[in-house]
Amino acid sequence: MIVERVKSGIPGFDELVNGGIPKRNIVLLSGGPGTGKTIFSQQFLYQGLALGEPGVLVTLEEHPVQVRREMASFGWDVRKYEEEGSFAIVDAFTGGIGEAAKRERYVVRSIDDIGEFMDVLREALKDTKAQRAAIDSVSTLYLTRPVSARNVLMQLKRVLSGLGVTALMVSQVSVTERGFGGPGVEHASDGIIRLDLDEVDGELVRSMIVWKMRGTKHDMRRHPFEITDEGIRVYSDKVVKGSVVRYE
Ligand SMILES: Nc1ncnc2c1ncn2[C@@H]1O[C@H](COP(=O)(O)OP(=O)(O)OP(=O)(O)O)[C@@H](O)[C@H]1O
Repeated sequence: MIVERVKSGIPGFDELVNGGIPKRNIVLLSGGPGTGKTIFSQQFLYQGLALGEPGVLVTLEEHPVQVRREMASFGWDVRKYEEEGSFAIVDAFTGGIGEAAKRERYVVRSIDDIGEFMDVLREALKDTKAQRAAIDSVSTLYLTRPVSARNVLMQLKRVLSGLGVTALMVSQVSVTERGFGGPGVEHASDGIIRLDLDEVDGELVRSMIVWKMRGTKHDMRRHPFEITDEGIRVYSDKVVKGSVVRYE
């Protein structure tokens, strides 16, 4: 059977997943602070827009105004797509408080009300006819109630993959944590991409590994990547072994 795939458009990444993320997969994008999760998910959405695939970004940790500014700093100006209706930001950050929040079209007033969250998300996905989505971060949704993590992820999965959307769930882990965000979400997700930042000889080195990806074979090695003014570039032809980057 031919696997329908979504091309991330992130240079070097699609090679790691045999050409793209299988359609409708809900993928955990996991990593410690500053590892590049937000930039990866924004780039994934913007590349989709450039390919004519609408998208929705749910922001729980940053103001929507800040998100647009940050994306524009990489040359990913989403305003045009918002105006034509193929891109939407769901504001789950401001709680509807403040002047800028009043101008947002999709606002979640309380993230403790998961029913409201799903309703606003569903509306944005339907309005844009989204094919891609990113939730940044899904951890924020269950921070105060870790026991409901799996339930929240399963509800998200039903809404997103029910509408044919391929999605990245940003999952925050602490610097020393080996896992990806807890057993509930790790097993419920269709894929796990782990981003890392390690100090090697006094220098921070970025690397990523695809830990799991349902529906496809995938690369099993750790690869270095860079963040530049153009976003993320993955070096699929280089591997990190121990703490050393090797050229193949
Ligand atoms: N233009 C740029 N060039 C190079 N590196 C950059 C650039 N802009 C941001 N960065 C790097 O990206 C990092 C932030 O990445 P990002 O916000 O995606 O991290 P994150 O994994 O989402 O972190 P957190 O979980 O703390 O929000 C910065 O700490 C910086 O190292």
